[in-house]
Amino acid sequence: MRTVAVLGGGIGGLAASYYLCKSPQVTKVILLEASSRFGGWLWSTRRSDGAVFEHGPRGIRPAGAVGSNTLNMVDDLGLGEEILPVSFSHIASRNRYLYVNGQLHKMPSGISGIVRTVPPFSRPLLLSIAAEILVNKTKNDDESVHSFVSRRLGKELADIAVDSLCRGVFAGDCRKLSVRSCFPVLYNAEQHRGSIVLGMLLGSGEAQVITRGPLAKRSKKESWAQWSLKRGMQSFPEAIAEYLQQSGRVQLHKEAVVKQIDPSASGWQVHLEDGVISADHIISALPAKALSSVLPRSCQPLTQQLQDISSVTVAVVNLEYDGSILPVMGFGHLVPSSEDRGLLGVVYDSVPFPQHNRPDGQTTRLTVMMGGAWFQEEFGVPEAATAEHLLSRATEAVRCHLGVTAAPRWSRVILHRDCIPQYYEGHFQRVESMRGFIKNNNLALSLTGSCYDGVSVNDVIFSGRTAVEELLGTVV
Ligand SMILES: Cc1cc2nc3c(=O)[nH]c(=O)nc-3n(C[C@H](O)[C@H](O)[C@H](O)COP(=O)(O)OP(=O)(O)OC[C@H]3O[C@@H](n4cnc5c(N)ncnc54)[C@H](O)[C@@H]3O)c2cc1C
Ligand SMILES: C=Cc1c2[nH]c(c1C)Cc1[nH]c(c(CCC(=O)O)c1C)Cc1[nH]c(c(C)c1CCC(=O)O)Cc1[nH]c(c(C)c1C=C)C2
Repeated sequence: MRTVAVLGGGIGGLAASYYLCKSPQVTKVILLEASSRFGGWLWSTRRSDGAVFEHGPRGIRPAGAVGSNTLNMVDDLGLGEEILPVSFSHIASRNRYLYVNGQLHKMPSGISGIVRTVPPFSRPLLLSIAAEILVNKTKNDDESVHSFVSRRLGKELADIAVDSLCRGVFAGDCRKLSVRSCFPVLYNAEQHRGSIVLGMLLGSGEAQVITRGPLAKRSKKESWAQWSLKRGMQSFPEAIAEYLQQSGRVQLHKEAVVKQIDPSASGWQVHLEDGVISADHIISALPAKALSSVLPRSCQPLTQQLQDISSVTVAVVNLEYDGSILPVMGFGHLVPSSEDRGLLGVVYDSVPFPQHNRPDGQTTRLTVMMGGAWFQEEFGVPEAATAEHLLSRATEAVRCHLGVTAAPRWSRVILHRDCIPQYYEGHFQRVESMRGFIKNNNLALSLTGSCYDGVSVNDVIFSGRTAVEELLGTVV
């Protein structure tokens, strides 16, 4: 393999370039990013007074093989000293809230949360859990998350808890999202053990094995629930870009919009605004719709299927208040769609990461997330949504949900257009079929990024690694 072009410089494209760069089989890597910054949704504002605000992900989970894989990379990049861990015993890990019937309710946790009736639920969770073991397994090869949980654990849990969870991870509608693709652990538990509960107790399906490096071992020993970085999440893509630059084997191009890709005798011609690049292989880490718009006509079935993967728009409003204004301490609260369709949830950023507050004086940082699958019906077309309107919806929610009447001392409103892909029912078949088309037509093309194999930062990095390993036929 001589030259590999990686399209898209979000965390997916950076991760794929990082793994390519580790292999002696690859002579040259060309990373092409349309915007003026690498990192995609990993985006932080670092204010001159030292405060840090996240516009995208704010915490990464160290759990599982994908979590260890990311920490191994963080270690290798020399970012270990920058880590801000949050342990499972921290109040931000123990307390998460739901805003239901105009009130905040702590999500049930621990034994007492399971055996007692905990509002907003009308009966002890233990009853649903015990009955779940006896529910028959479905013969369907996929179903919506709502249908799966209603069937196995009851409609109330699906309507409140799972509805909120899907808004807090996918900004999506659990009545449309696929259980098989969004929560493979739940799907596999039913398939292999006949029950979620038994799957959790006995394990289900073969787990990927990743050797834990020193940082991943530390995360286990210190029982981390999530982590961030001292100068914000954006330090992560910045460190990868720096590593790639230093390697001398990767050409990094910002403001390089891929316009068209055409097959050539030896691979591909990649057309940019101001020139053409030749590559033996392309790893696409572009959003699915962006890739569909640059593919040649000969790839029509693939183009169509890529277009069918939709994404939702989320308005992210960062707020900073004077003083310690929260009535409760925790990670944040989620709002089920039955309560308020447009308002997804509020993260209490100062609780897990007080290190990101401005160093002088007591302040509270919050992030309000709005829209998602309900963006259009609540706010109209994204072009028409004004920052003033979004800010006022966000501060109104903070007033109503948290009793904070003061105006924020600082705010920033950002509209993330099409930022989270939605894995609707049948997503797994679509992805299989797209990869089948690529294989059957001998296309020198790999698909990676958040549109296919998971939306979390860990999943996207792991997908970049898998794409490289499959291309090279070796473990990297
Ligand atoms: C608000 C929000 C909160 C989140 N919170 C979390 C969290 O707490 N934990 C977690 O694990 N995950 C979280 N995520 C998910 C995670 O951040 C994303 O799934 C992940 O960053 C996606 O990475 P990517 O590289 O696949 O895509 P992107 O970041 O979208 O990267 C794609 C890149 O391609 C570029 N591009 C597009 N078109 C072209 C073109 N024609 N030519 C060249 N380049 C092009 C874009 O500019 C972009 O940089 C969150 C996401 C959002 C939006
Ligand atoms: C309210 C909207 C959103 C909030 N975060 C996200 C959205 C759309 C995006 C997001 N959050 C998480 C992930 C990664 C999932 C993973 O597998 O690691 C993504 C893409 C993490 C997460 N956040 C919440 C939960 C339950 C999870 C799943 C993993 C975990 O248990 O830690 C809860 C939550 N998210 C938001 C709020 C306000 C909130 C409240 C409790 C914001």
